[in-house]
Amino acid sequence: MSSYESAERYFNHAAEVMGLSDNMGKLLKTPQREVKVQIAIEMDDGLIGTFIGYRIQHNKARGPMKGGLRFHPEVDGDEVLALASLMTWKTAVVNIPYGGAKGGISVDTSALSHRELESITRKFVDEIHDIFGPDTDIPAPDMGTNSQIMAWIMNQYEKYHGYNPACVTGKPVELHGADGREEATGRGVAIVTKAAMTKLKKPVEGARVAIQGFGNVGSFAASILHKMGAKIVAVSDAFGGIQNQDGLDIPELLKHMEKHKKVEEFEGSEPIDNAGLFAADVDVLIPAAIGGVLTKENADDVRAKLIVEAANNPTTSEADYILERKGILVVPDILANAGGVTVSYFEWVQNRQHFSWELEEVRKRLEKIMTTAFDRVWKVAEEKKVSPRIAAYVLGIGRVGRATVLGGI
Ligand SMILES: NC(=O)C1=CN([C@@H]2O[C@H](COP(=O)(O)OP(=O)(O)OC[C@H]3O[C@@H](n4cnc5c(N)ncnc54)[C@H](OP(=O)(O)O)[C@@H]3O)[C@@H](O)[C@H]2O)C=CC1
Ligand SMILES: O=C(O)CCC(=O)C(=O)O
Repeated sequence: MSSYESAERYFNHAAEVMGLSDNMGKLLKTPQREVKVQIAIEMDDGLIGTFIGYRIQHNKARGPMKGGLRFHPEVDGDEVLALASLMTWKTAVVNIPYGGAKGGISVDTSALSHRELESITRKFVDEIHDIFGPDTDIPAPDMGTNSQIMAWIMNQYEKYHGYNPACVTGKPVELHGADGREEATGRGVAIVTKAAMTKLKKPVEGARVAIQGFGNVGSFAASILHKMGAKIVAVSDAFGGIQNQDGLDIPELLKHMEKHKKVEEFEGSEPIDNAGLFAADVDVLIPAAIGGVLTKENADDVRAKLIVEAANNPTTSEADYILERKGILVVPDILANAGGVTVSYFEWVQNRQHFSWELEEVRKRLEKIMTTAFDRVWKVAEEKKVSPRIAAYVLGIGRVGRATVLGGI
């Protein structure tokens, strides 16, 4: 099943629950614009490297389109379309004034030098600068991209349109990035994990947690949950995984990561593969890496009582059905990982006002938005007798649909 097919199935299920007309369903599913560009650069060895870049603008009914850029070898049009559509529903679920978009480049960044990465990024901006900007479509980091890449984007954009930090978010704090954006997605994941544990009548203190992915989102989620008193018993990255049944020492693991760039061989841990991590005897499972990892083949093995989708689209719709039948609570991506885009919104607001907020202000506002969205999704789930995922879609589609009707096409 393709990434988009899975996302579309959730949409269709929610549309049925809401009694959405076919015409409105078709309008809301159809992307505004899909752009695919050639990115050719001179590689360090003097040869030409040719890559493909994408930006898909899904929906603008509620405001400028918003969504990250993914640099990963598996990026393709189908995946970017699925991720762009998720952004439309995500910004609506947390009720921030944006539509949805996503982009990326099909590239293995680990095979690039710093100069090649910068060249690819700048060339991508050369190709798409006229379709993004502070009032139209605002990119941000996602898998394989970071604040340095956002700084290059801002600088290259300036060459065409003049200085405007609000054209991209997730920038370094020294270049008008928001304090708290880097940790925001992981912090949001921790906030909703706590809220969901409360619904399960269990404290987060002492909860056993396994996390797939230890990049930006996975590492901050681990660190913040660890500070909340949870026991992180297993984590993994693309090289492999580690476990310690008594709980991994997360501050020490972060130091180990700085030095070795992978979790493997962390002192006091034993190896675990992804299959073992998904089947681990834990309270909470947090996929925080790539999409499509929970499938009909492994969903039955899951022993966690709660899954918090830090990654985008980690669960195929077939697996989702199995997890629901097993009584496992799933906090869906479009709610669980919305902390990142929420603080991106704060960054954009600060850039437009030329005024920065204190970190505590950012954290306080993020907590309010995440818990409000969680409660709202929970309420819809109870009222409509559907899973939190379908409830989140009902909420998001409802808000985008109403904006479309009010604003006109
Ligand atoms: N950054 C953000 O603000 C947001 C991100 N997300 C989503 O969160 C997820 C992670 O993004 P982010 O943390 O930014 O990305 P990063 O690139 O910072 O980290 C990705 C992590 O996933 C690991 N990984 C990749 N493939 C596998 C695999 N097969 N098995 C185990 N681990 C793997 C990587 O390992 P290695 O380092 O070894 O390659 C790395 O630890 C994505 O789905 C993204 O869309 C959602 C909302 C916002
Ligand atoms: O911060 C943003 O604007 C978007 C983050 C993103 O790509 C996501 O939420 O999946």
